[in-house]
Amino acid sequence: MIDVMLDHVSKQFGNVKGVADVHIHIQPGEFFTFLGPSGCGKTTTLRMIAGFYFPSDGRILFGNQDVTNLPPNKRNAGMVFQNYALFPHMTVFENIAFGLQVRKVPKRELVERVERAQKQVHLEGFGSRRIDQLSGGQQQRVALARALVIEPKILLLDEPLSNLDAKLREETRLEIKRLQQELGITTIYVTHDQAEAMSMSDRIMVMQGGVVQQIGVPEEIYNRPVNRFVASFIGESNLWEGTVERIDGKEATVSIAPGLRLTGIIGNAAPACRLEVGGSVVLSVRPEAIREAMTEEKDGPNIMKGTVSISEYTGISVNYVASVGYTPVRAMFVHQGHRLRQRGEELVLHIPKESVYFLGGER
Ligand SMILES: Nc1ncnc2c1ncn2[C@@H]1O[C@H](COP(=O)(O)OP(=O)(O)OP(=O)(O)O)[C@@H](O)[C@H]1O
Repeated sequence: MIDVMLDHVSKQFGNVKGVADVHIHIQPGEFFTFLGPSGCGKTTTLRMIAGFYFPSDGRILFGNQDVTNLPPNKRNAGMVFQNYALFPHMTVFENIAFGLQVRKVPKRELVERVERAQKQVHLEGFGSRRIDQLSGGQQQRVALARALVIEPKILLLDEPLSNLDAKLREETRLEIKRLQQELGITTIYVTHDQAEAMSMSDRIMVMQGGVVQQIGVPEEIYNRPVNRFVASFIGESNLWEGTVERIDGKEATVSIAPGLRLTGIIGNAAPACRLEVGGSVVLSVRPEAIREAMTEEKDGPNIMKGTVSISEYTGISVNYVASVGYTPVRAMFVHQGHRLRQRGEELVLHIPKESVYFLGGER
């Protein structure tokens, strides 16, 4: 197991900024994910780790070894590409064996290693099949076996599930996680799918516009987003702009609209958020944190009367958009026994103080 260090790495493509000043230390055996929308710089960062791009600035280290200027075949990193990049006219066995042949591994050892890799990805008995005779999911597993057969120190995966349908994607997600844990291999995973990132990763790096926004464990990224971008990109969030009206001991009250104010705990503020009376701030509240008010608590702080404008029953939950004055509030209830409201009906909501999160007003 080996650690990977990106030491203030940047990549410039002519005038275009690919990524700027990425500084991360990925731990041995860690499952680390680069997450962000299209064009945010995640593939560029991965390609620099693989050796397909060289950084314009900064260093890349695998353990103590500086690999910044090494070509891909000298880095001992296995890579799975989004489109798998398999050789369609060759068999499964030949595809998996390719990296070993290049490395001139003796025949007997080669056969043993290819068979072991086939077993790891549950493709025993598929050795003589041609790639174009396989399903998308099976091709994905060949690509994974081909990366693993060289016994890499690091596994790099670039959106490996994006060509699979929803059900297969979920199965393969579990499969990759199982393999990674079994082999204990340091893994770097690129995706734009936040659910995938949340469920698989030890830590996530969220990127936008070539710049790292936040690095943290999934719970941290979800519950303590550092800015508006992270709060809206990961899961759903109500984001309201307001003005700090009062600061009272451990609590701050923010006015969002005439007659609509919310109180939250000051400790629930992003590091860059300065709370001062009269200052502007963005509040983030997750829909699932909002409750229906009890009949006896129809009035009081953080309790608001809304009128349902959208009501969706999904089987698992009931999702609402309710208008509180002119402010739309998204709420999600998963508990049994909730009486479904239709459009136009009244719904009294309670936003617990603990679930109000303060983000900097400037973002
Ligand atoms: N070879 C290149 N030449 C010029 N610009 C590039 C090149 N590769 C990437 N870029 C630019 O660098 C930025 C980051 O691109 P990158 O491919 O890393 O994004 P991404 O987050 O992986 O997006 P996607 O999910 O669409 O692959 C983009 O603005 C992109 O246009």
